[in-house]
Amino acid sequence: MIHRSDAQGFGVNSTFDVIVVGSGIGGLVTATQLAAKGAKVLVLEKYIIPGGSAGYFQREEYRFDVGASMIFGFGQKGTTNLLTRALAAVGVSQETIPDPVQVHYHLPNGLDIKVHRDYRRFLRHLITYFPDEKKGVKQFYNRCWGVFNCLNQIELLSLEEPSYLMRVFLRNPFACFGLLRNLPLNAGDVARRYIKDPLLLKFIDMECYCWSAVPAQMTPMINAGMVFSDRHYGGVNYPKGGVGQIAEKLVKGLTEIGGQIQYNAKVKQIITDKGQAIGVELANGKSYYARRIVSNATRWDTFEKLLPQIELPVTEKKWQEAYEKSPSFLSIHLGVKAEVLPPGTECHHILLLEWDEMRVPEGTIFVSIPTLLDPSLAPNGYHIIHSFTPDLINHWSGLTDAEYQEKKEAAAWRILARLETLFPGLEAGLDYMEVGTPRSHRRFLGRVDGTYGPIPRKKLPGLLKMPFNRTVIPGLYCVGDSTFPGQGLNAVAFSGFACAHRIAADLRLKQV
Ligand SMILES: NC(=O)c1ccc[n+]([C@@H]2O[C@H](COP(=O)([O-])OP(=O)(O)OC[C@H]3O[C@@H](n4cnc5c(N)ncnc54)[C@H](O)[C@@H]3O)[C@@H](O)[C@H]2O)c1
Ligand SMILES: CC(C)=CCC/C(C)=C/C=C/C(C)=C/C=C/C(C)=C/C=C/C=C(C)/C=C/C=C(C)/C=C/C=C(\C)CCC=C(C)C
Repeated sequence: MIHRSDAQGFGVNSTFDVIVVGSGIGGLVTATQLAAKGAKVLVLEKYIIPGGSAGYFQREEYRFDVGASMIFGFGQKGTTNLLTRALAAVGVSQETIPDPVQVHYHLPNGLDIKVHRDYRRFLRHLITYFPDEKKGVKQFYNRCWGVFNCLNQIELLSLEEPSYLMRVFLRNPFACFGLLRNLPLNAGDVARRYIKDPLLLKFIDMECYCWSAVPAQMTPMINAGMVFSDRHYGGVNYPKGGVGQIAEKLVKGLTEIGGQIQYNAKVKQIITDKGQAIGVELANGKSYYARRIVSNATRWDTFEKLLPQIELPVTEKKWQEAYEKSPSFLSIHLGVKAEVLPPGTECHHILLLEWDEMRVPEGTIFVSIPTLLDPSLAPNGYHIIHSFTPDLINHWSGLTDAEYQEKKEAAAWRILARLETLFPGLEAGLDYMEVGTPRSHRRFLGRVDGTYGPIPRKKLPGLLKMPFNRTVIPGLYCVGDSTFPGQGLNAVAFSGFACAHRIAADLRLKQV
């Protein structure tokens, strides 16, 4: 059943306007935005619940977030509060709990720094470590505010849609110039204009690395501007009931306005006809057709696995020359007695012993303790600790089951020993432990090698090389962290808004 003949050339007689492969936040924002614009949408998710990296899992009385619990995008003002906006677009909302400190760093050279929600308090605290760099610190972080203020006053939609670009430029020419100026820049180069102290520059590397997976000189300035300012503006806010609530609420909103979602629906192949994407075939043999197909799988999975009939397009080869897969993570999810956490413990921590180990497996240790904000995720008297560290799939390949289990156990105890320095008595207070490896991330999230997402192979001009949502295959779009502007829930939500906007224009939907 193949039909092609609408204004744009694709399947008018298809059952759906749009099929979205994957229900990560990128996929769900695309789906809800399109459904809100009147499109007939089907989301196909291979797992049993929505959310992808922003999903959850329940063990005994603990509800664990799959990924980190540091959520941006829930502010109440401006235009960059994209999670709040995405939910509101389909008539739902999410209660959140403000996090007073974005992250507590425990770094080499005795740097024990808290990033307070209050901007001035954070700067004062940082400057006590670097009094000679007072001016440079202010100049750098104020420069980040410059980027954020430009973004936070414009409508955030598809940069592939000329009439939007024209509109936004006419309404906010200064903001557009500000963004254009920063698009090719990296945070580390900007920091070096204002800051000379090598230790402070290492700190800024860690400020970037802990969310971008690369040091500052490889982190786009636009993204740094977003993260380093929004944490003090909209703030970091934890969704009550767990991170999984965001996806659950988006699905509720989607289905209430007529969109559909199927779980256990693994897409095996994107069906093409004369080079155009026209539908999908599931692993169970069923096929569905639509006028447009959106892939929320990574670009590597989309082009190398879901399109076996098509040779890797030149544009994708070029993208792969510019970007590589970031490592995956080794995650340990713990249930611990409450007394293990000293009074005043913050929700998020970064631990590092040696600067040159920042990027190596078991170098940087990330910690989230969401029950400090929402105690309902654990039984009374207990907390959840989720700790993770970068790791590579090939460290976990070619093992027998017994070797795999043994290696997991050994790695978990090494991380516990590191955590014990922060939380003395942790091992004695353990109630539950579950260990996930890069293999778990690959299996449950359907992400090649369990990767956290694309990172530049070498220094690139900021965000300029990151692709938008359209692909060279007519009818096929990508959304999520392998599209502009990259990793992060608020970032993939932007990608979803942009993708839906571009498709709505292509399908000539009324409410573009
Ligand atoms: N700030 C935080 O603490 C935090 C927490 C969690 C996640 N995140 C961010 O979320 C981002 C990921 O979001 P995303 O939208 O790009 O994607 P995602 O990887 O989260 O979701 C992709 C979804 O597609 C599904 N899928 C993959 N292949 C499929 C197939 N063939 N058929 C059907 N379904 C398939 C997966 O099961 C998954 O649900 C990451 O960049 C991460 O930074 C951030
Ligand atoms: C008119 C003309 C011509 C032109 C103009 C231009 C323009 C308009 C431009 C525009 C642009 C734009 C719109 C852009 C946008 C952007 C965005 C939205 C961005 C965003 C971003 C975000 C981000 C990056 C975020 C991120 C976050 C993250 C990643 C997080 C993570 C976290 C974690 C991992 C955690 C960890 C830690 C611990 C645990 C401790």
